Amino acid sequence: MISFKNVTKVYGGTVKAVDNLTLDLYPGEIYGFLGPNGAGKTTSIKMLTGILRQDSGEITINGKNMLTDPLEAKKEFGYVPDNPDMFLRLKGIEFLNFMGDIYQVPGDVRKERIESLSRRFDMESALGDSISGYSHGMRQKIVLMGALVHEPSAWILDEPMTGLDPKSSYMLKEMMRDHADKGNVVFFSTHVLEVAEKLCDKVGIINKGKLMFSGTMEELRQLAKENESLENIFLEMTKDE
Ligand SMILES: Nc1ncnc2c1ncn2[C@@H]1O[C@H](COP(=O)(O)OP(=O)(O)OP(=O)(O)O)[C@@H](O)[C@H]1O
Repeated sequence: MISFKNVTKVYGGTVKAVDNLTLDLYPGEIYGFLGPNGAGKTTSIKMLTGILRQDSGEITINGKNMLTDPLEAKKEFGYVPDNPDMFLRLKGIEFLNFMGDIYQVPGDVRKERIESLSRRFDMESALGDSISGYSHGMRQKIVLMGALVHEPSAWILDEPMTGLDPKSSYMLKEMMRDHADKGNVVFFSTHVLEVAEKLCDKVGIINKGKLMFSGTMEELRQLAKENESLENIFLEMTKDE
Protein backbone atom coordinates (compact mmCIF):
# COMPACT_ATOMS: atom_id res chain seq x y z
CA MET A 1 0.00 0.00 0.00
CA ILE A 2 1.12 3.54 -0.81
CA SER A 3 0.00 6.34 1.42
CA PHE A 4 0.34 10.12 1.15
CA LYS A 5 -0.83 11.97 4.25
CA ASN A 6 -1.20 15.74 4.10
CA VAL A 7 1.81 16.07 1.82
CA THR A 8 2.83 19.55 0.68
CA LYS A 9 5.74 20.76 -1.45
CA VAL A 10 6.55 24.40 -2.12
CA TYR A 11 9.30 25.38 -4.58
CA GLY A 12 11.31 28.52 -3.85
CA GLY A 13 8.96 29.62 -1.10
CA THR A 14 6.25 30.57 -3.58
CA VAL A 15 5.13 27.79 -5.97
CA LYS A 16 2.87 25.34 -4.12
CA ALA A 17 3.41 22.39 -6.44
CA VAL A 18 1.60 19.88 -4.21
CA ASP A 19 -0.96 21.10 -1.74
CA ASN A 20 -1.96 18.92 1.21
CA LEU A 21 -2.17 15.67 -0.78
CA THR A 22 -3.83 12.77 1.02
CA LEU A 23 -4.17 9.59 -0.98
CA ASP A 24 -4.15 5.84 -0.29
CA LEU A 25 -3.39 3.27 -2.99
CA TYR A 26 -4.31 -0.30 -2.25
CA PRO A 27 -2.87 -3.67 -3.34
CA GLY A 28 -4.48 -4.96 -6.52
CA GLU A 29 -5.06 -1.48 -7.95
CA ILE A 30 -3.84 0.24 -11.06
CA TYR A 31 -4.10 3.89 -10.11
CA GLY A 32 -3.82 6.56 -12.80
CA PHE A 33 -2.70 10.02 -11.78
CA LEU A 34 -4.10 12.53 -14.23
CA GLY A 35 -3.59 16.23 -14.58
CA PRO A 36 -2.60 18.95 -17.03
CA ASN A 37 0.97 20.20 -17.45
CA GLY A 38 2.36 21.60 -14.23
CA ALA A 39 -0.37 20.06 -12.07
CA GLY A 40 2.04 18.46 -9.60
CA LYS A 41 2.17 14.85 -10.82
CA THR A 42 5.95 14.58 -11.19
CA THR A 43 6.56 16.44 -7.93
CA SER A 44 4.27 13.98 -6.12
CA ILE A 45 6.06 11.03 -7.70
CA LYS A 46 9.48 12.45 -6.88
CA MET A 47 8.51 12.80 -3.22
CA LEU A 48 7.06 9.29 -3.24
CA THR A 49 10.33 7.89 -4.57
CA GLY A 50 12.53 9.91 -2.20
CA ILE A 51 14.09 12.12 -4.90
CA LEU A 52 12.49 15.19 -3.38
CA ARG A 53 11.72 15.86 0.25
CA GLN A 54 8.26 17.08 1.13
CA ASP A 55 7.92 20.23 3.25
CA SER A 56 5.26 18.60 5.39
CA GLY A 57 3.23 15.42 5.61
CA GLU A 58 4.09 11.74 5.53
CA ILE A 59 4.63 9.19 2.76
CA THR A 60 4.78 5.43 3.33
CA ILE A 61 5.19 2.49 0.97
CA ASN A 62 4.11 -0.85 2.38
CA GLY A 63 4.38 0.75 5.81
CA LYS A 64 7.96 2.00 5.29
CA ASN A 65 8.40 5.73 5.78
CA MET A 66 10.29 7.41 2.94
CA LEU A 67 11.90 10.08 5.15
CA THR A 68 12.77 8.06 8.23
CA ASP A 69 13.46 4.67 6.62
CA PRO A 70 14.49 5.49 3.03
CA LEU A 71 16.56 2.39 2.25
CA GLU A 72 13.81 -0.02 3.25
CA ALA A 73 11.14 2.11 1.55
CA LYS A 74 13.16 2.15 -1.69
CA LYS A 75 13.36 -1.65 -1.81
CA GLU A 76 9.58 -1.74 -2.09
CA PHE A 77 9.20 -0.15 -5.51
CA GLY A 78 10.47 0.09 -9.06
CA TYR A 79 10.46 3.58 -10.56
CA VAL A 80 10.46 4.79 -14.14
CA PRO A 81 11.03 8.56 -14.42
CA ASP A 82 9.45 10.71 -17.10
CA ASN A 83 12.81 11.25 -18.81
CA PRO A 84 14.69 8.06 -19.70
CA ASP A 85 17.91 9.79 -20.80
CA MET A 86 20.21 8.32 -18.18
CA PHE A 87 23.33 6.16 -17.97
CA LEU A 88 23.88 6.88 -21.65
CA ARG A 89 27.49 5.69 -21.60
CA LEU A 90 26.51 2.21 -20.47
CA LYS A 91 25.45 -0.62 -22.72
CA GLY A 92 21.93 -1.91 -22.10
CA ILE A 93 23.17 -5.08 -20.44
CA GLU A 94 25.61 -3.12 -18.25
CA PHE A 95 22.76 -0.93 -17.03
CA LEU A 96 20.58 -3.95 -16.23
CA ASN A 97 23.42 -5.62 -14.34
CA PHE A 98 24.09 -2.37 -12.50
CA MET A 99 20.45 -2.29 -11.37
CA GLY A 100 20.72 -5.97 -10.42
CA ASP A 101 23.81 -5.17 -8.31
CA ILE A 102 22.12 -2.27 -6.54
CA TYR A 103 19.15 -4.41 -5.60
CA GLN A 104 21.33 -7.46 -4.90
CA VAL A 105 19.57 -9.75 -7.34
CA PRO A 106 21.53 -13.06 -7.46
CA GLY A 107 23.26 -13.90 -10.78
CA ASP A 108 21.16 -16.82 -12.04
CA VAL A 109 17.81 -15.21 -11.12
CA ARG A 110 18.97 -11.97 -12.68
CA LYS A 111 19.96 -13.67 -15.92
CA GLU A 112 16.56 -15.29 -16.22
CA ARG A 113 14.70 -12.05 -15.53
CA ILE A 114 16.80 -10.07 -17.99
CA GLU A 115 16.20 -12.67 -20.69
CA SER A 116 12.48 -12.70 -20.06
CA LEU A 117 12.17 -8.88 -20.00
CA SER A 118 14.30 -8.53 -23.15
CA ARG A 119 12.09 -10.99 -24.98
CA ARG A 120 8.91 -9.22 -23.93
CA PHE A 121 10.19 -5.82 -25.00
CA ASP A 122 11.99 -6.98 -28.14
CA MET A 123 15.31 -5.75 -26.80
CA GLU A 124 17.44 -8.91 -27.04
CA SER A 125 19.53 -7.72 -29.96
CA ALA A 126 20.06 -4.22 -28.49
CA LEU A 127 21.45 -5.19 -25.08
CA GLY A 128 25.06 -5.13 -26.30
CA ASP A 129 24.73 -1.58 -27.68
CA SER A 130 25.38 1.66 -25.87
CA ILE A 131 22.23 3.37 -24.49
CA SER A 132 23.39 6.62 -26.13
CA GLY A 133 22.52 5.07 -29.50
CA TYR A 134 19.03 3.99 -28.42
CA SER A 135 15.87 5.71 -29.62
CA HIS A 136 13.62 7.39 -27.04
CA GLY A 137 11.35 4.36 -26.92
CA MET A 138 14.28 1.96 -26.47
CA ARG A 139 15.62 4.11 -23.61
CA GLN A 140 12.16 4.03 -22.10
CA LYS A 141 12.15 0.25 -22.34
CA ILE A 142 15.61 -0.26 -20.85
CA VAL A 143 14.79 1.99 -17.88
CA LEU A 144 11.55 0.07 -17.37
CA MET A 145 13.40 -3.26 -17.54
CA GLY A 146 15.97 -1.96 -15.03
CA ALA A 147 13.18 -0.94 -12.66
CA LEU A 148 11.69 -4.43 -12.80
CA VAL A 149 14.88 -6.49 -12.40
CA HIS A 150 14.40 -6.80 -8.63
CA GLU A 151 10.70 -7.65 -9.05
CA PRO A 152 9.50 -4.81 -6.86
CA SER A 153 6.16 -4.89 -5.12
CA ALA A 154 4.98 -1.38 -6.10
CA TRP A 155 5.45 0.02 -9.59
CA ILE A 156 5.71 3.79 -9.88
CA LEU A 157 5.73 4.97 -13.47
CA ASP A 158 5.85 8.58 -14.64
CA GLU A 159 4.25 8.81 -18.11
CA PRO A 160 5.35 5.25 -18.95
CA MET A 161 3.64 4.92 -22.33
CA THR A 162 5.23 8.01 -23.87
CA GLY A 163 7.46 7.01 -26.77
CA LEU A 164 6.64 3.30 -26.69
CA ASP A 165 5.60 1.64 -29.94
CA PRO A 166 2.13 0.02 -29.95
CA LYS A 167 3.44 -3.48 -29.24
CA SER A 168 5.56 -2.39 -26.27
CA SER A 169 2.80 -0.18 -24.97
CA TYR A 170 0.37 -3.11 -25.16
CA MET A 171 2.90 -5.38 -23.44
CA LEU A 172 3.45 -2.88 -20.65
CA LYS A 173 -0.28 -2.48 -20.06
CA GLU A 174 -0.69 -6.26 -19.88
CA MET A 175 2.19 -6.44 -17.41
CA MET A 176 0.68 -3.66 -15.30
CA ARG A 177 -2.65 -5.51 -15.15
CA ASP A 178 -0.95 -8.78 -14.33
CA HIS A 179 1.17 -7.20 -11.60
CA ALA A 180 -1.83 -5.51 -9.96
CA ASP A 181 -3.85 -8.73 -10.18
CA LYS A 182 -1.14 -10.44 -8.14
CA GLY A 183 -1.95 -8.05 -5.29
CA ASN A 184 0.48 -5.21 -5.98
CA VAL A 185 0.06 -1.49 -6.47
CA VAL A 186 0.71 0.06 -9.88
CA PHE A 187 0.80 3.85 -9.79
CA PHE A 188 1.34 5.83 -12.97
CA SER A 189 0.88 9.32 -14.28
CA THR A 190 -0.53 10.20 -17.66
CA HIS A 191 -1.98 13.05 -19.68
CA VAL A 192 -3.90 10.60 -21.80
CA LEU A 193 -7.44 10.15 -20.60
CA GLU A 194 -8.16 7.18 -22.86
CA VAL A 195 -5.24 5.22 -21.37
CA ALA A 196 -6.52 5.89 -17.87
CA GLU A 197 -10.07 5.01 -18.86
CA LYS A 198 -9.14 1.61 -20.27
CA LEU A 199 -6.48 0.57 -17.83
CA CYS A 200 -7.13 1.99 -14.39
CA ASP A 201 -9.13 0.67 -11.49
CA LYS A 202 -8.96 4.09 -9.91
CA VAL A 203 -7.92 7.54 -10.98
CA GLY A 204 -6.89 10.73 -9.27
CA ILE A 205 -7.20 14.12 -10.92
CA ILE A 206 -4.76 16.75 -9.73
CA ASN A 207 -4.76 20.40 -10.69
CA LYS A 208 -2.51 23.17 -9.36
CA GLY A 209 -1.25 20.81 -6.68
CA LYS A 210 -4.71 19.96 -5.33
CA LEU A 211 -6.37 16.57 -5.65
CA MET A 212 -9.71 17.34 -7.29
CA PHE A 213 -10.98 13.77 -7.45
CA SER A 214 -9.94 10.29 -6.40
CA GLY A 215 -12.08 7.23 -6.99
CA THR A 216 -13.08 4.51 -9.40
CA MET A 217 -13.70 5.15 -13.08
CA GLU A 218 -17.36 4.41 -12.39
CA GLU A 219 -17.52 7.07 -9.67
CA LEU A 220 -15.88 9.51 -12.05
CA ARG A 221 -18.46 8.79 -14.74
CA GLN A 222 -21.27 9.24 -12.26
CA LEU A 223 -20.01 12.72 -11.59
CA ALA A 224 -20.58 13.59 -15.21
CA LYS A 225 -23.83 15.06 -16.31
CA GLU A 226 -25.70 13.04 -18.88
CA ASN A 227 -24.03 12.77 -22.26
CA GLU A 228 -20.98 14.57 -21.02
CA SER A 229 -17.72 12.91 -22.00
CA LEU A 230 -14.99 12.04 -19.56
CA GLU A 231 -12.90 14.58 -21.36
CA ASN A 232 -15.37 17.28 -20.38
CA ILE A 233 -15.24 16.23 -16.74
CA PHE A 234 -11.48 16.31 -16.87
CA LEU A 235 -11.46 19.76 -18.50
CA GLU A 236 -14.03 21.02 -16.01
CA MET A 237 -11.96 19.86 -13.05
CA THR A 238 -8.74 21.27 -14.40
CA LYS A 239 -9.87 24.54 -15.94
CA ASP A 240 -8.46 27.87 -14.78
CA GLU A 241 -10.88 29.87 -12.71
N1 LIG B 1 12.48 22.38 -9.68
C1 LIG B 1 11.46 23.23 -9.70
N2 LIG B 1 11.59 24.49 -9.27
C2 LIG B 1 10.55 25.36 -9.26
N3 LIG B 1 9.30 25.03 -9.66
C3 LIG B 1 9.10 23.79 -10.11
C4 LIG B 1 10.16 22.81 -10.15
N4 LIG B 1 9.65 21.63 -10.64
C5 LIG B 1 8.34 21.88 -10.88
N5 LIG B 1 8.01 23.16 -10.57
C6 LIG B 1 6.67 23.76 -10.66
O1 LIG B 1 5.81 22.99 -9.84
C7 LIG B 1 4.54 22.81 -10.47
C8 LIG B 1 4.25 21.32 -10.63
O2 LIG B 1 5.16 20.76 -11.58
P1 LIG B 1 5.22 19.19 -11.90
O3 LIG B 1 6.42 18.98 -12.76
O4 LIG B 1 5.11 18.44 -10.65
O5 LIG B 1 3.88 19.01 -12.75
P2 LIG B 1 3.40 17.80 -13.69
O6 LIG B 1 1.96 17.60 -13.35
O7 LIG B 1 4.29 16.64 -13.58
O8 LIG B 1 3.52 18.44 -15.15
P3 LIG B 1 3.83 17.76 -16.58
O9 LIG B 1 2.63 16.98 -16.93
O10 LIG B 1 4.01 18.95 -17.46
O11 LIG B 1 5.07 16.93 -16.43
C9 LIG B 1 4.60 23.60 -11.77
O12 LIG B 1 4.07 24.89 -11.51
C10 LIG B 1 6.08 23.68 -12.06
O13 LIG B 1 6.38 24.84 -12.80
